[in-house]
Amino acid sequence: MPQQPPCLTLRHVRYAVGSARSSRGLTEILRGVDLTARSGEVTVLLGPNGAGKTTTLSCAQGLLHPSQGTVQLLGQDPFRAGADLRARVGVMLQEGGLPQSVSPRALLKHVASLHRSPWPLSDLAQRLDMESFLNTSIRRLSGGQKQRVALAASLLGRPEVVFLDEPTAGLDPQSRQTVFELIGELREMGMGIILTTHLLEEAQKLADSVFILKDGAIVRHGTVAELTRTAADGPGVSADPSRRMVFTASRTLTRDEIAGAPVAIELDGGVGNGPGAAWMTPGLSGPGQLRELAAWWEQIDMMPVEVRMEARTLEDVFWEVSVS
Ligand SMILES: Nc1ncnc2c1ncn2[C@@H]1O[C@H](COP(=O)(O)OP(=O)(O)OP(=O)(O)O)[C@@H](O)[C@H]1O
Repeated sequence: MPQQPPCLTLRHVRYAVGSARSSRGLTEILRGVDLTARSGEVTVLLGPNGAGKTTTLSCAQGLLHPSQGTVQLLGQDPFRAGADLRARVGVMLQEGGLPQSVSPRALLKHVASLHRSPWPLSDLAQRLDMESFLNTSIRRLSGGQKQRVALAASLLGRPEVVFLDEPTAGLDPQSRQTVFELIGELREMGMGIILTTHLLEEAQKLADSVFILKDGAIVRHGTVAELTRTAADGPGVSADPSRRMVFTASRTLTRDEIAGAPVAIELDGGVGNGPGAAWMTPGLSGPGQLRELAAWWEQIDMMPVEVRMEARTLEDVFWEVSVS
């Protein structure tokens, strides 16, 4: 499939606050961010708290001017561009940014009036399951309802690019699914979608491309498949890092038994060594190792309660990056 054209590029973007002359000096928040997002794709920006995600998005949207580097949003410098570019870009405000005393209907009608060919409000309201609270004042809505109003407002103008900051934060599983489906449709329509989230499972499901930010720099990027594969560089990972096996022990394993395992095993998750503890192999070099593990269970006379194969997830990669 031919690659979609970029809708956003950041090249070596640095952003610093303070002054070299002040006693506190300059604080570099972004230290050379490179990022490309494409039309018709979902680009996910991940990173621990304070990594610089909001600052990156603010530079991308033209709210902040980078100290160094360049930003191109739909081919223009968003910091200098005028109203014509703004009309082609949607930004989802956090719920605090919504006017509290008006109803979603009044707000969305107003937003629609600012655009030449807005998305019909009734259609968007139906897709986001908002009809029951369209006339209630925003102040009275639940967090999840406000979240959907903010999402609708960002999409009403049928933008070519939309920035979604934690679009499913605070949503129940059903509403989250509705938002996932809508994001899928937006992608099909050719919109460029740039989103931040702390929900790694969500990122894994939605992302065409992932950028992981840490301390103001992109430390990993690629498709989910590429990221989970290239995580082979990580610590404690053997020949096939994309696969691991998890087994639930029926009893406590002794120190000698653990040391005698044919493949290195580690406790998986919060449960300590004991009956019902999940153990995992950080990596497997091939199916022969499964046979060796089965022989070891026979030797130590322990029948696992459950055995399963797991693919590496984005969450694994994220944790590796966060602790390195
Ligand atoms: N104007 C500013 N002056 C000083 N420090 C700032 C300023 N803006 C941001 N920072 C700092 O820069 C770092 C990155 O902030 P940013 O809000 O971009 O992170 P984030 O990845 O969005 O975090 P979170 O996930 O918590 O929202 C933080 O340590 C923040 O305190």
